[in-house]
Amino acid sequence: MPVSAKICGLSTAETLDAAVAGGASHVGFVFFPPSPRHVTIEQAAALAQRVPAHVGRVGVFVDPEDALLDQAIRAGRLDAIQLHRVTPARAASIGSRTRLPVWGAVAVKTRADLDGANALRGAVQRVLYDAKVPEDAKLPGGMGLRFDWSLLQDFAHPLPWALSGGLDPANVAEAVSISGARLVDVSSGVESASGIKDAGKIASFLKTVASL
Ligand SMILES: O=C(O)c1ccccc1N[C@@H]1O[C@H](COP(=O)(O)O)[C@@H](O)[C@H]1O
Repeated sequence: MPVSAKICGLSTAETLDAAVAGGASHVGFVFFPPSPRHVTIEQAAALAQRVPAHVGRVGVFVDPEDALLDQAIRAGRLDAIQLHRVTPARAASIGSRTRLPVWGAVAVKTRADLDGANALRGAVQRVLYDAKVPEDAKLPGGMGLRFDWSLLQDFAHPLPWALSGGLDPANVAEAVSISGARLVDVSSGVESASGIKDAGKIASFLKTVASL
């Protein structure tokens, strides 16, 4: 089965176009002001227009309020909502209210953390395994941190899932081989500086993924 890729944290037309041209299955827009990848509602509206119908638009949120979700969904023409730092009940409520598929991030450092995926059964449509960040970190993701991919090997995944956290063009093949992921998600690993996406790195990442 082929491997698909989501390029997350896009905020310019040039790098969005690189993701689409390289064959990304999904693109991600971050609606979280502390992030260096944050997009305004206006930016999201302009970027969304460039995305062809076969590419999914995913909005990334951290414990969002309904008003932000509604604005972002409309402007960004979102196809899915990626949630960080929400309870399963809140994730389910967002999914019911917006009628969009919800991706729930699960922060992983140890095997026990995978229980977070079981807790999301019935609440979200996809689990996104990401690396656990330090308690005092400003962001719950987008930090370039990875976890032990072998933790996923014998796990009975309760839901469709994707792998993220510290992926880049040089390690994505190994990450897929070890974890068995069929959807990978990258942000800082295709940047030249924090929050600055690099079209060449995006192309390189997607070329490798297409070869798997
Ligand atoms: O990228 C961000 O700034 C961000 C902000 C808030 C929540 C999630 C965010 N990014 C997500 O984090 C993972 C991993 O990123 P990285 O590849 O390790 O840099 C990625 O899935 C993004 O969707």
